[in-house]
Amino acid sequence: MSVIVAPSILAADYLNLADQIQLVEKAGAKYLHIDIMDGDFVPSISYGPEWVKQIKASGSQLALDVHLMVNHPEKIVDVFAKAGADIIGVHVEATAHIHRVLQMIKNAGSRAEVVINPGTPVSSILPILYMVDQVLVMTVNPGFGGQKFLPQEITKVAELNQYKKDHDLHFDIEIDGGVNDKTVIDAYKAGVTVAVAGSYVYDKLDPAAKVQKLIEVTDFAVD
Ligand SMILES: O=C(CO)[C@H](O)[C@H](O)COP(=O)(O)O
Repeated sequence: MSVIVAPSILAADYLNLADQIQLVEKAGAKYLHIDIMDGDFVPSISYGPEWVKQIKASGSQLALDVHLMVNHPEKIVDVFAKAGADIIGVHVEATAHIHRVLQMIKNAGSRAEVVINPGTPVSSILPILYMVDQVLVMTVNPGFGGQKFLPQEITKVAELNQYKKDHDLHFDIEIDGGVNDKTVIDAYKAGVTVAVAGSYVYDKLDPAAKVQKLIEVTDFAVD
């Protein structure tokens, strides 16, 4: 068993995106993480649904893991589902209607993910955990790649993992931010099943080797 690797294209070379995606897919990644930033919920602005549509049409078999860092996600989840997002993540901090928006994602045929920022406790999402396919625990404050992993967030992973066991739930637990071959190990031991990695994978040296390394270190991570 090993972690599912989700390279984040935020750190990729956009002028060679097709190659960059193929490289990580061949190396064993199963998801491709696509960060949508609105310049409001987070300071940065990234890309929109057309990117998801074109990546989907490129023939890649990677599950498109779309992380909406936007306010009022209920206004746009249908557009991203139509564009081909397999998983859609919405921040609990970004909407007053988290139950409704998760339901909208499921109705549109995508997998529903709830995301929590470092300042948000697990208790804030307990009422909707029964309906999610994945929980994303941010291990940095969202908005920028290349930040330092916050190890305190691992306790949230352990808390979610225990909740899954106690309530016979089967959602995946994902982390995002500052993930590398060192930081992923304790998180994996605590119950992480999916690891997003941007700058660690796409540092321009060898993305395929980085994906393989994340798989390898978690495969050997035993208590
Ligand atoms: O959500 C994000 C930042 O808000 C990203 O997924 C980001 O790409 C993670 O980058 P890195 O692995 O370099 O920390």
